[in-house]
Amino acid sequence: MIKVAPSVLAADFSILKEELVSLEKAGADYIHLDIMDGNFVPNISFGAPVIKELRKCSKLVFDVHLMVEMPERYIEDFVNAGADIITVHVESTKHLDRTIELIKSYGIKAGVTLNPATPVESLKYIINKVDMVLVMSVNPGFGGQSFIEYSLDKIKEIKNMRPDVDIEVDGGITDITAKRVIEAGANVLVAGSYVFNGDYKEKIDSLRGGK
Ligand SMILES: O=C(CO)[C@H](O)[C@H](O)COP(=O)(O)O
Ligand SMILES: [Fe+2]
Repeated sequence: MIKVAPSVLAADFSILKEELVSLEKAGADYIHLDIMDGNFVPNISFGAPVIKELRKCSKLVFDVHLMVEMPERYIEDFVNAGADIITVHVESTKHLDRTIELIKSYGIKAGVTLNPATPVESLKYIINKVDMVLVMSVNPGFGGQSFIEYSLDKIKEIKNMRPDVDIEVDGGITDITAKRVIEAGANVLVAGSYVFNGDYKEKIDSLRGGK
């Protein structure tokens, strides 16, 4: 089953609650929430208080992608705000195992993610502890960038390493790249600019292959 996770980074921030309701009606599975600290990535987005407000109006799975230095400092805040999945970058913490254990201790799902140039080998000892691996197919920090081709090799390597782990892909996903990442082994698709530029239902359906 392919899951679609629209990234609200491309939504109209002045009507975020309405956007979530529309996405739920259009068949989204998750809502992908990009948290940027202006340090780990060269951009600032929003924080836990925004998620807490959105939680009041949506039953969708809240998929929180932390692009922040030392994410262990904020896990509790995002759990309290209503996160269902929290994903941290291997490059963002000296204590990845401890951070993954911390996320799991709250009874929610833990994900781990890699910047494009970070090799899959860095997952060797952590992959059996996580629920999801997020493959960044653009350099994190901004929406609307082009898909990096070698991400396909990384997806295949992760699939070989642990066939049952959820593999999410984030960055430059369109109907065309979606088909390719699914063939490579991905089952969760993040899409920002593609979904928000047009009819949400048509766009979400097209990511699943037009069904
Ligand atoms: O994590 C992200 C950027 O760092 C976003 O989730 C991603 O870029 C989505 O945007 P688009 O689908 O437009 O590429
Ligand atoms: Fe993201």
